[in-house]
Amino acid sequence: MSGRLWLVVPAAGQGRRMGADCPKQYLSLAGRPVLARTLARLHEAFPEARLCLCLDADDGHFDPAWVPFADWRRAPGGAERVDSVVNALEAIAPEAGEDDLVLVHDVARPCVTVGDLRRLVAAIGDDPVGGLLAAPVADTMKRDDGAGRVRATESREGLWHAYTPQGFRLGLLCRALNEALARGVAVTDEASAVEAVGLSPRLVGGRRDNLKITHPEDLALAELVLSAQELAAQTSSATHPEASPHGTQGA
Ligand SMILES: Nc1ccn([C@@H]2O[C@H](COP(=O)(O)OP(=O)(O)OP(=O)(O)O)[C@@H](O)[C@H]2O)c(=O)n1
Ligand SMILES: C[C@](O)(CO)[C@H](O)COP(=O)(O)O
Repeated sequence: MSGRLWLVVPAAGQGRRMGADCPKQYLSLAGRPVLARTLARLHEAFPEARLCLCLDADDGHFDPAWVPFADWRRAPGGAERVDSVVNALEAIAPEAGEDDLVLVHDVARPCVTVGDLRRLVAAIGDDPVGGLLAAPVADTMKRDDGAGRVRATESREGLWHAYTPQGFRLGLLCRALNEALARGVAVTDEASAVEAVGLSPRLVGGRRDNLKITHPEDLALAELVLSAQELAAQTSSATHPEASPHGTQGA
């Protein structure tokens, strides 16, 4: 992989769907804030990466002690997630090169594994477009009629859940975001902006436990996921002593 690796972590959301008394990235997850856990996973995978953390200008919860990276900076959050990401890219642009790889990862996804993170970079590191962690849809998909009833069953053939990180070269990502936003494209993730300029990001199969903490029940689910991942890592290191606790494939 040519160029440097940058991590952009949008963490300026308010967590409205969570309905907690603080933004969800500051809720306790197995004894540590969600934000601290997410940054710890990213640091375990990429300790030398440079981090840009998008934080709400009025964020009264953030503690720099939760950032394990030596080289990090913050950028102001924007009205929407995409605006926070644009602010982060503007913040790193003076120090970064057009060819540097930028991984954008939701702070609300603390269960992403080191194995998936490293496989994503291995898969897209030399890809001319870039790509994202994703998983094929396994449930039947229904479209509603607007009144709480089924209007149609949609084919799930070729449908994927888009996760994060999503990784693209800085120059391409900046151009795609600027063009997509100028055209009024609904940019819900970085890949949608890249698609809007006619390119096809690579889908990199990832673990389905890379959940985004969004609704109240997701916090307990994330705790269970982390426990299961820890148990699997301990079992793996017991049977394969050379395996590191979290660096093993898929864990
Ligand atoms: N203006 C925003 C909105 C969201 N995010 C971040 O983007 C990620 C995904 O967004 P989402 O899950 O929607 O988080 P919230 O916007 O906080 O949730 P809600 O929509 O329920 O308020 C989160 O890590 C969130 O912190 C951000 O940095 N800036
Ligand atoms: C970026 C993302 O996590 C990919 O699935 C998702 O689009 C974020 O959506 P949200 O409504 O901003 O949480």
